Amino acid sequence: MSDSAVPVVELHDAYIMQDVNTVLQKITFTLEKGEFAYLVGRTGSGKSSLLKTLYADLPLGGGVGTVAGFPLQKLSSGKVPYLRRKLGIIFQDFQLLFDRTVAENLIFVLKATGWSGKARIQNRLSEVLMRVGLANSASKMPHQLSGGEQQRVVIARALLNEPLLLLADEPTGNLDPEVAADIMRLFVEINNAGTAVLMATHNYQIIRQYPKRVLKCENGQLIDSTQVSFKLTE
Ligand SMILES: Nc1ncnc2c1ncn2[C@@H]1O[C@H](COP(=O)(O)OP(=O)(O)OP(=O)(O)O)[C@@H](O)[C@H]1O
Repeated sequence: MSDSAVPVVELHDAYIMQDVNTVLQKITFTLEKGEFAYLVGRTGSGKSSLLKTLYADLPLGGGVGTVAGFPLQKLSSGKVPYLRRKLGIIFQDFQLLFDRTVAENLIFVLKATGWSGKARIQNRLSEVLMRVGLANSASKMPHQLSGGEQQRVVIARALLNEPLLLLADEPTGNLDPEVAADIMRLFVEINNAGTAVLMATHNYQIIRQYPKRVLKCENGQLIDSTQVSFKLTE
């Protein structure tokens, strides 16, 4: 099988755990290269725990899982940074460093992930800022940007290493509806360019506006809109 045919995420009978507590059990799903899926479910149903398991912040409790070619059930801590370099991770609370400029925020990540050479770094910086529509904001401090612009910087940061997969946890959570729709359009653009996206959200308006595959955490299970039809309610 060629690399491009290998799914980005493959879970089989996987257990998602918080300590000794099982959050989701026997979940099986595949996310193909370049696919987009929403992850929904009530508060506390396990969306964040599932995303954390996919980026190896939580250990896989049982079953088998592969993300970007890395087997989760036998991932040593030394391999975790290599897995994370294949992923773009976006949280609801922006987690920008507020004591430095947009450019410095991005350069910090580039250097931490092994980039060197002033010109290479500068080029990559310009590329990602252009991509998220912030070409003129490199020298601004985060507090000089709106919430939506800050979220764009977070997305630019997640794109630095050309991830195979974007994992986003409530990326539109704190934004007003128009700004949320702008951010969603940006995700769609990124996805159209070939990056797979798994996006946890409570924003059903966005899902109705941009209908795509939906995975729902419910009663400890994961249900998949491509296999079972269900209503978009919490
Ligand atoms: N750090 C933690 N330690 C122990 N239990 C946790 C921790 N974080 C979450 N949990 C528990 O795990 C379960 C799943 O929580 P999780 O945060 O994955 O849900 P969620 O669907 O993402 O919720 P929300 O929509 O509110 O973000 C809940 O019962 C929660 O209380």
